[in-house]
Amino acid sequence: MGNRPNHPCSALPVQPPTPTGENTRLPPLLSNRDSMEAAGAIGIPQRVQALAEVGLSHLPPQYIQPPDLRPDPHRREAADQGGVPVPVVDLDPSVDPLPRLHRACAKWGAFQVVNHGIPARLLEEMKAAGLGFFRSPMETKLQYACDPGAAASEGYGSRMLAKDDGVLDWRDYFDHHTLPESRRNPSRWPDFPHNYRDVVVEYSNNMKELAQKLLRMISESLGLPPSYVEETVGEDYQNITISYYSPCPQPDLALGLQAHSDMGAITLLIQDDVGGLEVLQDGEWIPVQPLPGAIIVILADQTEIISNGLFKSAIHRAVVNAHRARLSVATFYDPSKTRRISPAPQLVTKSCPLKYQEVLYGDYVSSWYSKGPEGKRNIDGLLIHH
Ligand SMILES: O=C(O)CCC(=O)C(=O)O
Ligand SMILES: [Fe+2]
Repeated sequence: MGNRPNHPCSALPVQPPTPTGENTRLPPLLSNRDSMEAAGAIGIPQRVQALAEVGLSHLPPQYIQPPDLRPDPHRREAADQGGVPVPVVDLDPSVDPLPRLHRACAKWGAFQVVNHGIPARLLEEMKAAGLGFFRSPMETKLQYACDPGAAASEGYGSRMLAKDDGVLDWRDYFDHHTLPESRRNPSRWPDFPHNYRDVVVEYSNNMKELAQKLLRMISESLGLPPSYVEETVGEDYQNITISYYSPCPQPDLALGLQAHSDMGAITLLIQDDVGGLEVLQDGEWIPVQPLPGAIIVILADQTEIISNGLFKSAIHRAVVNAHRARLSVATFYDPSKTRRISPAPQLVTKSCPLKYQEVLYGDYVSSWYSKGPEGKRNIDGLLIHH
């Protein structure tokens, strides 16, 4: 969202710094069901996984969504009965992907790609590395806790926004700063499973290449020079966020991740076979069915701005379930905070007048974190009313 990059994380009670310099809170508080419920009652945010593992029968109140935002309890059946699925785009050049890609970007802002050229082995290794971390003991994970006070903090957390009054997501995450290389410091990442750091580096480099290939195709399908979007966005600020959605005692009352559009340029996401990602299309939440080996592409707000609204960023959210934990890995390709983003002049015409004001990306990020996502409220704030 999002992630979005750099979530302030849970405000855990302060403990003496660990050898890694992070603040952590260790069991016994986390191991006792009564104290978990008491903590919930007084509003101290927890790592969701710790809450889930004590076997609560009811969702703590701070995770209960207002009725109009709750998932539709009949959604699985509805999906099984058909409906229009999120498009799949085959990147095999012999089938000319551009027409399908154009339709998917204009109508959905989200699609799955196959024949993308990233080895299936690497996708599996990335998910396995993430799972290895989330399956490790809580006290080990907390050694990698992100800084609760900082808005751009790398590491293990649970809360996306610093605001105390919002409903919390039923999600934990590990955020990595991966590009430019000056932000990449693998010593801040787990070193277990044994290949964790190597896999994240290889994954980061591969996702950068794929994102650039897609941005070139997106530029071309808008009739712009192939390098247009990439050059407008500038150097890739990449974050990789592994999200872990624990089984939820009352999944129909909660969201794994609230509805949002991503703030940067483009997001590449992989998920396991559990399912839970949904995209809003014509007022309906459409599940993104797990497709083995596919990579989900989500256009983000800066691409919508550059395209003058011809392509849209997708509103998406994650729902949870009572039985199976779900893991996803989102790779965000964002502009640097000093870039100014505005619609491509070639796309501003009589029939398609200038739709968005220019924005300094750093200001966009600050506003996103101070106001929260709430669907597309941030990009909507830049709309020009003719
Ligand atoms: O876990 C997912 O499927 C969605 C993650 C996401 O949208 C985000 O991190 O911005
Ligand atoms: Fe997202």
